[in-house]
Order: sequence, then C-alpha cells, then structure tokens
Amino acid sequence: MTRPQVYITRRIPERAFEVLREHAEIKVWDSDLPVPREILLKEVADADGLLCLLTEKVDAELLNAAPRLKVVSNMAVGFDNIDVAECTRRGIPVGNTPGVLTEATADLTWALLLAAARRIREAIDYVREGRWITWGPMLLLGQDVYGATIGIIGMGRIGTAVARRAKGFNMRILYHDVRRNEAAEAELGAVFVDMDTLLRESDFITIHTDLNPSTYRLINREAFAKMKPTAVLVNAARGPIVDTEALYEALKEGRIFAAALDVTDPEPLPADHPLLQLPNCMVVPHIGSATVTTRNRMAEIAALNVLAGLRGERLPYCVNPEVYERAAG
Ligand SMILES: NC(=O)c1ccc[n+]([C@@H]2O[C@H](COP(=O)([O-])OP(=O)(O)OC[C@H]3O[C@@H](n4cnc5c(N)ncnc54)[C@H](O)[C@@H]3O)[C@@H](O)[C@H]2O)c1
Ligand SMILES: O=C(O)[C@H](O)CO
Repeated sequence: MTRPQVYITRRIPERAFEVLREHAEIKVWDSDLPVPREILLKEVADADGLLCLLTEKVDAELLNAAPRLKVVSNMAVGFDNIDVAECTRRGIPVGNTPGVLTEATADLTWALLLAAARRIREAIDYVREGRWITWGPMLLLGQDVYGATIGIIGMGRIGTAVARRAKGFNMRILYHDVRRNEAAEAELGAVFVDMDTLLRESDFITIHTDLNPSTYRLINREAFAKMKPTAVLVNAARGPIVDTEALYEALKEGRIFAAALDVTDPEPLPADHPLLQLPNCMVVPHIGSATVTTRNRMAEIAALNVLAGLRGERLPYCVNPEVYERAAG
C-alpha cells in the first residue's frame, strides 16, 4: 500500500518527524526561511497532509493546487493565515496548537511589559555606548508596574495567563473581550469593562485577541487618543491589530509612554522602519512561543493533527469541527 505524503513547510523540531515517520512519506522545506510560494504550490500537488506555519497563506489557490489534501495543520494557535471557510467548504479539517504555548507567550508579554516600563532597551544602549558616568537621580525614569492598572484586550487563554502574573504584581486588572470570562473574574478579580474605559484607565495595555475582522486595527488613532500619556502598550498577538502609523505618531509625539511589540505590521518589520528609530519602542521578532519545550510541544501537536487527518480521524485540535458535522450529515 502506498504511504500518504506529508509536506512540512520549514525545518521544525524533530518531535514532529518522530510522530509521523512511521506512518507517512515526509517531504520538508529544509530551511530556516519560508518556502517560496511557487515551490509550495508545486510541492502540495501530491500532498495528503500539509504541516505549515503562520508564514504560509493557505487559500483557494493553494487548495486548488493540492487535490489530494486531507488535512491542514498549522504549527501555531493563531490561524489567520488560513482561509478556514474555504477549507471547510472542501471538507478539509484545519488543526492548530492551542494551550501549549500559553505560558511561554504570557512570560514574553511580561518580559516586554517590564522592559518597556523600565526603559531597559535604552538603559542597555546607554551602558554599551559608554554614557554611564554616574548614578543619576533623573536618569532613565520609567513607570511603576507594581500596583498599577493593567488592561487586557482579549481574555482568552493567553490573556488570562497574563492576568495571573499581574495578580502577583498587585495590579488592578481590567479586561475587554467580546464575551465575559467569568472564571477570570472569579479567580483573579478581573473587571470586565468597555474598550473606552480600558483605554482611558489602564497604565499598561496588552493585546491577546486573535486577528479577525473585528480586531483588525482595533488600536488606531482614536484609541491612542484615549490612552494615558504614561501608558505602555504591548502587542504579543498579531501585528495588524495595531495601526502602525498611528502607533508611530503616538510614540513620537509622546501621546503614550512606550510600546513593546512581538508582532508587527508589516512583519517582518524592515530594519530601516521609522518605528525602530524611536527610543520608546521595543521590537522583538515574533518570539512569544520561542522556548525549546514549547516549540517541541507545538511540533508534536501539529504532527498529531496531521496523523489524525490522514487516518480520517477527528483532529485532536481542530478549528473547524463543523467539517465533521457536514461529513456526518
Ligand atoms: N506572539 C506570539 O508568538 C503568539 C503566541 C501565541 C498566540 N499568539 C496570538 O495570540 C492570540 C490569542 O491566543 P489564545 O490562545 O489566547 O486565544 P484565545 O482564543 O484563547 O483568546 C482570544 C480571545 O480574544 C477574544 N476576542 C476576539 N475578538 C475580540 C474583540 N474584537 N475584542 C475583544 N476580544 C476579542 C476572544 O473572545 C478570546 O477570548 C492567537 O490567536 C495568536 O494570534 C501570538
Ligand atoms: O499563533 C501562534 O501560535 C504564534 O504566533 C506563534 O507561536
């Protein structure tokens, strides 16, 4: 019997290969850079399973080029790179990797929050550039975190994990979401507020929604105008949730204190982008889930999703379960 073919779009942790090797022929784009689109379109022609990353656009064009495809498995929790409706229409289940990256991403959010509040990037440059002459009573003054108010936009898995850490800093926790999170309210004393209240009252604003039509450029000029001049914004969700031009203006004109971004629009952000010239903006290259253990777990779940899809079984983590109802009906 011929073995199913799986295409993997990047060099990923070995764990994925351990899961799949016995059951499928694996072809991999063996590089640390994304597979060029024209090669991807050729490679999926005889693929039964696709294990992809957030850098690959899975749309009608790709699906047309992949007539045998039985499963699309994204090695990420976010799946805004995939046209899920189109996959569902074609009866293709789509998998993602929720949960296993929650704590790592919350940790990174906090690393950014603390670093932006206390101007760590500027402080490191100050020392490295030989400008450190003496202790200074007015040197590199930042914002207090302990006891401040944090406003969390998107109180899902990662938002809640960020809130848990905020509790340890004795913070007042506000949140906004499209639905109430009563568990977070009970456990953490988080208070549900409308967006306006969150923007006006928060000292720290962190973004943890998925990217969808309702969150695209949610943080725009009007939103920045409502924030405190001492506010710090952290985005560890998706770049397009923040309007980059509006952010640049807000930081340059001192309308907010600082921003720290793990994700940008565009992404990657070109090295000569004006945002990177601003002392009060810190950007890291989308490393929220980048720990050894987390990436191993993500690779494993992504592979288990592929395996289930190849066998016609329900994916352990499926973003379009309606695909099974359609099949049953
Ligand atoms: N920086 C990184 O490396 C990294 C790592 C993991 C996840 N992410 C991003 O973080 C997102 C969240 O992950 P999660 O596991 O917490 O997902 P989740 O589904 O548990 O949480 C997302 C929350 O956003 C809420 N939401 C959706 N639209 C909203 C809106 N318009 N206003 C307010 N809230 C809204 C949802 O109701 C949900 O509670 C992912 O979709 C992904 O894009 C980034
Ligand atoms: O959505 C995700 O999982 C991140 O952006 C990468 O871990």
